[in-house]
Amino acid sequence: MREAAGRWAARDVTARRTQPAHDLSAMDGYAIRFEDMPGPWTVIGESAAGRPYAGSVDCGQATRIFTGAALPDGADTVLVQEEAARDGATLTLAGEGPAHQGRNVRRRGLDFSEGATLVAAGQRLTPARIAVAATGGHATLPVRPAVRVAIAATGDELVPPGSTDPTALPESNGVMLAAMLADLPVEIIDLGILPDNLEALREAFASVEADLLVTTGGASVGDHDLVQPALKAAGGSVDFWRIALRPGKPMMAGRLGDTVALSLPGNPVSAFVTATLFVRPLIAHLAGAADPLPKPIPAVLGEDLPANGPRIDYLRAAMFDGRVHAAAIQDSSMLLTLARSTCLIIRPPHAPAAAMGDSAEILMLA
Ligand SMILES: Nc1nc2c(c(=O)[nH]1)N[C@H]1C(S)=C(S)[C@@H](COP(=O)(O)OP(=O)(O)OC[C@H]3O[C@@H](n4cnc5c(N)ncnc54)[C@H](O)[C@@H]3O)O[C@H]1N2
Ligand code: MOO
Repeated sequence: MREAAGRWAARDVTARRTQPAHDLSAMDGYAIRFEDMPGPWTVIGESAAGRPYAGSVDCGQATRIFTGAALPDGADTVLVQEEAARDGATLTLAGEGPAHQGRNVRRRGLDFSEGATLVAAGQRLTPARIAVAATGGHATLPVRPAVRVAIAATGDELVPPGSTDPTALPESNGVMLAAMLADLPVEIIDLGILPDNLEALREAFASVEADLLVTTGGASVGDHDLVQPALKAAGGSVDFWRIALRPGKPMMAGRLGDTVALSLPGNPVSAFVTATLFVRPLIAHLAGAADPLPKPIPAVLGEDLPANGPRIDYLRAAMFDGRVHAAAIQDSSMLLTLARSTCLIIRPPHAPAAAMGDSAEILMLA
């Protein structure tokens, strides 16, 4: 169960027991019969959590009881100790007492009954769902295997992080993607930096053993954009290339044997947005999610926005003072702008100009 966090239930998880299994006290006090109100009572024993009272409570009798303890047979109500006075075995009311029968009692089955669906197939195994499954009598949870994701950066200009060489560019998409998938059930296969060379790319792709191959860079139309030709040369095929999305237009999806190939643009912000919209949902789908897509939520615009063109646009923005504020420059190379953003404002294709105070859909960023 400790390895189930963040995965998705592969089957329905049903309760193997009823919770609570008995009527339990919700408070520290005395178990009584409500019809005996307003007392007095004779205290005949004690019921503690894990150590129930063996006998039963008759007319005029009470037991000491503690939170989580089973209500003795015959008792139906708990008088809290703050409203009780005790003198030896004699108990008297020292306050208003319980207002109704069953007060301060958690009835058997209050939370759930045996056979109830605790987690439905395809639901995320959140902390609370893991806990409810444990309470329901489970020690393991059904999940799919981790998704094997091979990640490759492409580009002759790239060097591993750490370099300040003015003739090179630190490779950042690999660490960004790994961080974006850190909360998902993945096994990452790091293919590092691949050169802008058809044969080198073909060879690297042909030997990939993964459920998903994610590349960045080399996705567009330049002479050195070789990911698509290399995928085909390796025996793969293209499902779609270029989409009406900004940033992220040159994204490609294809197949290589049993591996799904997603070729993301090299611009870091384009890679981020396409990973948000395609890579993460696809991994969630492969991991068994019933509902893998990101969930836009409404927000109030902090500034006017111009009309949008034909591509759906995801504007880097920050949420403060209860409103969303788009960054002034929306260039898909600008990582510091992305790093300062807390959400993306979604501008549908051909959206008309929007005014400050209008509502817009956003995606919150983790
Ligand atoms: N004539 C056209 N040119 C371009 C078009 C187009 O439609 N016609 N599309 C533009 C769009 S939109 C994008 S986005 C870019 C992305 O194209 P590529 O996927 O081929 O990306 P690259 O050229 O390889 O790289 C773009 C940019 O990003 C830097 N980069 C690449 N990989 C990394 C990495 N792993 N870490 C950090 N930075 C990276 C790279 O150095 C470039 O500066 O194409 C437009 N061009
Ligand atoms: O769509 Mo590109 O992704 O403009 O940056």
